[in-house]
Order: sequence, then structure tokens, then C-alpha cells
Amino acid sequence: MSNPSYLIVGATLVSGERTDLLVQDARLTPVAPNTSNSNTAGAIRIDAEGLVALPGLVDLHTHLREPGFEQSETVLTGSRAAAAGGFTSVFAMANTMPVSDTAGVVEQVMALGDDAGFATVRPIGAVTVGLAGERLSEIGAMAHSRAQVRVFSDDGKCIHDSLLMRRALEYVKTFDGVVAQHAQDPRLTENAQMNEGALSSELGLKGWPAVAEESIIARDVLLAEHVGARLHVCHVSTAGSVEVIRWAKSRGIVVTAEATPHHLLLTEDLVRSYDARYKVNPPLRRDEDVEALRAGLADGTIDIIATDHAPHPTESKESEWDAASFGMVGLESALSVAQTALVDTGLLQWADIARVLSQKPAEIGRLADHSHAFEPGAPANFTLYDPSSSSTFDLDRLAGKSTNSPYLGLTLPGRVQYTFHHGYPTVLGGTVVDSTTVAASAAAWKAGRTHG
Ligand SMILES: NC(=O)N[C@@H](CC(=O)O)C(=O)O
Repeated sequence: MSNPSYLIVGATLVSGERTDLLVQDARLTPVAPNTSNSNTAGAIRIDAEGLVALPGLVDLHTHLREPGFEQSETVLTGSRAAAAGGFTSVFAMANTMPVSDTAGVVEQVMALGDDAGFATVRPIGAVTVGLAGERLSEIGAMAHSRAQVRVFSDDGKCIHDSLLMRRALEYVKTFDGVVAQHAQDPRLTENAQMNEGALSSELGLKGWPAVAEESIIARDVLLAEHVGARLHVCHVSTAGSVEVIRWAKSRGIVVTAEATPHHLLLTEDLVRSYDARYKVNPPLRRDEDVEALRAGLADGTIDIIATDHAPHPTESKESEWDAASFGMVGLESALSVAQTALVDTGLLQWADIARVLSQKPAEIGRLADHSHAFEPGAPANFTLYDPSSSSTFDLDRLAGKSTNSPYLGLTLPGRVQYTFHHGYPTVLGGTVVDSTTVAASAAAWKAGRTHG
């Protein structure tokens, strides 16, 4: 059985233009308002008055935790969180258990995503075996597996050995892949707990200097230039890093970079609370860094926003600061935080948000069959977002398994009202569709693709 058709009435595109959208057989077609014909007649109508239609968001940096850490998140619950946030594709980081360093594990992660149906799940392969930083993993086998991995990362750990980093860049170059580096000099950050500066001294927490990030980025852009391969820098957090990347781009080095929503909004002052929800890698920095990251996104030095959604169980966040895990969930709040930090401040328009949260991450990850334009026949992956509402971000906004969000209890603007993946809804009227229905829609989509 094929999935039903939908007629989205009165949506606003990022250009400001208003349109109706017919969603049929996993594709979309913009139609002039008040069009009625045999196709639109049988379609389920959705009133999109006041809603911004954005292309399905793409997260290049998500921790889905499966296999191995299912108490924090699974592929199903993480992709449900993605849908709740307006995402239709996520790239799943490799720090699972076993580590995603073989064709077998990456194919398993992809298959779990396909079955769940909430989002397209593209696994990221580990650069080194077991993330141990000692020898390269089966990069080629993962690239040529059914998962067709194009993004490789040891995220959570830095590829610190310069020769290994060089070899990794040389390897991924052969199939147009990219190395996504977690830039953190391990020696400069041993036991580090928060941004290094006056506040870390005052609070008595071990400091994490900006140079630990900046020095690795500086080395890596030079290696990328030397090899002529693609480098991507994960979660840039300091003003100095933005400067280094700006310099590299001005030299023509092929480097892309991401900033997380939390580094675009929150600062180290929150650490005063000793509330471990604010403990994250890299750490929250200063106002000047937030400003530089925002400016970097606005001028294209920083290419994309990526969530670094890092779910952790309550017990590993409710311990004392030093013992708590690093990381915050971010998929469900990403658009609202982007609106607060970038749109409501006048730095970015909605068209820019579509670029940094959909078009560019899809390009960097070489995501197949992605369209960020609402063109006739485009894959029906999109989200309808209400920017005018404002509400307390509370537990019912979290659709994943973990609750380590820094925004709980805060008032945030905007709300994802609808998300469509492959032409079927994963979020309807602000509510995430139940998993059984979504899995059935995904199966119907797959059957249609095979037999259509
Ligand atoms: N970003 C985080 O704070 N945490 C990440 C990995 C990491 O340490 O980068 C995680 O996997 O929990």
C-alpha cells in the first residue's frame, strides 16, 4: 500500500513567497494557491498558515549511541529526536561500542535507521581502530560497503598523531571522502573541565585552553593543503579557531567547519551553577567567542550548524562536575536556538538557515538524493516551522531517550509543527508520530521504491 498524499496549504518559503505543496509518492510539487485537480482532491489537507517551509534539516554530527550505549539513546529514539527537531537526515558518530570502524557495524547502524524510518541515517566511520589513535580502521571497506561512508571521524577523541592524520586524509581523498576532526590537543587538556581563564581559576576547575583547539586546526589545515584532501572541523568553539579557518579559506584550502547551537548561544558563566548539563566538549567559552562564531557563520567562514547531540543517562550528569560526562542533547532544540542566536538578532535570514542546516551539511556529507529547493519532483523531505510562537522548553519537547538539555525550563521561540520524510509525516501538528506508524510508512515507501 502506498502512503497517502498531502496538500500543504499556505506555507511560506524561505524566499518569503507563499505556496501550496502537494506531497505525493515521496515527492513534492509546489502548486499555486487554491489549485484543485484530481491530484489535490484526494489529498489530506494541512493548514500551514504562518509556517516557514524549510528543506529537511541535515545534522552532520549526531551521537545515536547504538550499538552499545542503548541506555542513553538508540537509532530509533535518536532519529525520533531528529524528526522532532525538523531533521530528515542525520550522520551518526562512530563512538559506539563496538566502535563503528568496520563495514559490519556501519551497515547495521544504517539498517536500524532504515527500519525506524524517522530520518535517513548515514553512519560516520571511525578513522582509527577502536578510536585508539594508533592505526587506521577499514576506511576503504566502509566507503565501499552498502553504507557508502563518506565522513570519517574519531569524534570524542582527536586524531593527534600527525602522520596518521596525513594518511587518513590521503585515504579519504581517493573516494571524495572527508575527515571530520575533533580538534583537541590531548596533552593540553588532560583532566580539563571548562574553558581556561579567570573563571576556571575562580571556580577551581581545571582549564581547557583555546590553544588546545586552535593549534590542532592550524596543523590540520596545513596537512589538508599538503595532501589536497577535504578536511572538516567539528564543533569550533573559539574566536581564534574562526580566525585560523578564515585564513585557511583565504589561501584556498578545502576546509569546512561547524558550530553547535550551544556554542552559538551559551557561555562559560553557566558553569558557575556547577550544573553538569553545561559540561560539554569543547567547553562553553566567552561572549567574545560566541560573537566570533556568529560572525563566522554570517560571513561563511563557518559553513554549517551541527548539533553534536550527545545523550547521556541522568546518573552520569547528576554527579559532581569533575565526574560528570561531557555532552548535551541538541536535536530537538536546534532550530529554536538558531532562531534566537541568528535570526532574531538579524544576522541570518531563513534562507541562510536553510543553507547552514540543510544544503551545506548535505554537500559536505555527500548525501545522495538531497534537495534543499522546493522544486517540482524534489524528494519530499521538509519541515514546517512556526517562528512566531514562544514557549517554555520542557521535557515534552524531548523525543529522544535522554534529558540532558541545557535549555530545560528556558523560554525559546519557535516550534516544529510538521516534519515529512520521504513524503510521510514524522511530526504532525507539533506531535511526533508514533514509531509503529512511522515504521509502516517507511516500509511502504521502500516497497514503492522497489516496485515503482
Ligand atoms: N561533545 C560531547 O561533549 N560529548 C561527545 C563526545 C565528545 O567528547 O566530543 C559524546 O559522545 O558524548
